[in-house]
Amino acid sequence: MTEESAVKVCVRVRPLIKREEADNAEPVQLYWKADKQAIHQIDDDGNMTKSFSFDRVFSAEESTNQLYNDIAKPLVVSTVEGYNGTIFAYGQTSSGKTFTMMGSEHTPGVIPLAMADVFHTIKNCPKKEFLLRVSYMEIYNETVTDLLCDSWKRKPLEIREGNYKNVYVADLTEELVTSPEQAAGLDPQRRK
Ligand SMILES: Nc1ncnc2c1ncn2[C@@H]1O[C@H](COP(=O)(O)OP(=O)(O)OP(=O)(O)O)[C@@H](O)[C@H]1O
Repeated sequence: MTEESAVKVCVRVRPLIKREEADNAEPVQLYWKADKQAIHQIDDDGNMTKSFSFDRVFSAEESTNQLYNDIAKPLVVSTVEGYNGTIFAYGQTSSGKTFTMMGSEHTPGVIPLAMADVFHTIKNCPKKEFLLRVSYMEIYNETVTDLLCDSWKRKPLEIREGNYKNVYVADLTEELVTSPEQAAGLDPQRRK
């Protein structure tokens, strides 16, 4: 029996954005090709020279909703059952982290979709009691900053280890939330 890994690594390919299309008026020669589980390096003659495998590769045509349903929703559902879970986006500047995680009003990202699902799941479990707290922090140049704190009060926060080997950010604001709208209202981008 094969055991599923606790960590999944997925890649999302994004389309060229306007700025890049303008930079490349000539047709672009692609040196890579993707399928659902790998990105292949291609040489000048079109031969595959190297392949990099992932749990899933999302093409530029696949929506944030598809991505959410495939990889994030199962994790969100299991957190409501009491398991710990983390979803994070990693990539160079302009690669699409904010687009994927926060999204926009018309194409919500993984975070608002997850919030909606958490509240929906809670509504369907009337016999259990839940307590939801939201924090937003930024890690930039190895400094942790509390994004729910007024900017004039912000100071670098410390990462500490608790008595039970749990790691936490000391003094990070945690806001209690009771509705998806209230949680969405805490989004630091909206509060700017
Ligand atoms: N899958 C996608 N489909 C269409 N447009 C996208 C996609 N992903 C990103 N974009 C667009 O690409 C641009 C850069 O994306 P985004 O701001 O999310 O990058 P980022 O990784 O958060 O960058 P930074 O680290 O600089 O904040 C934005 O204009 C965004 O709308």
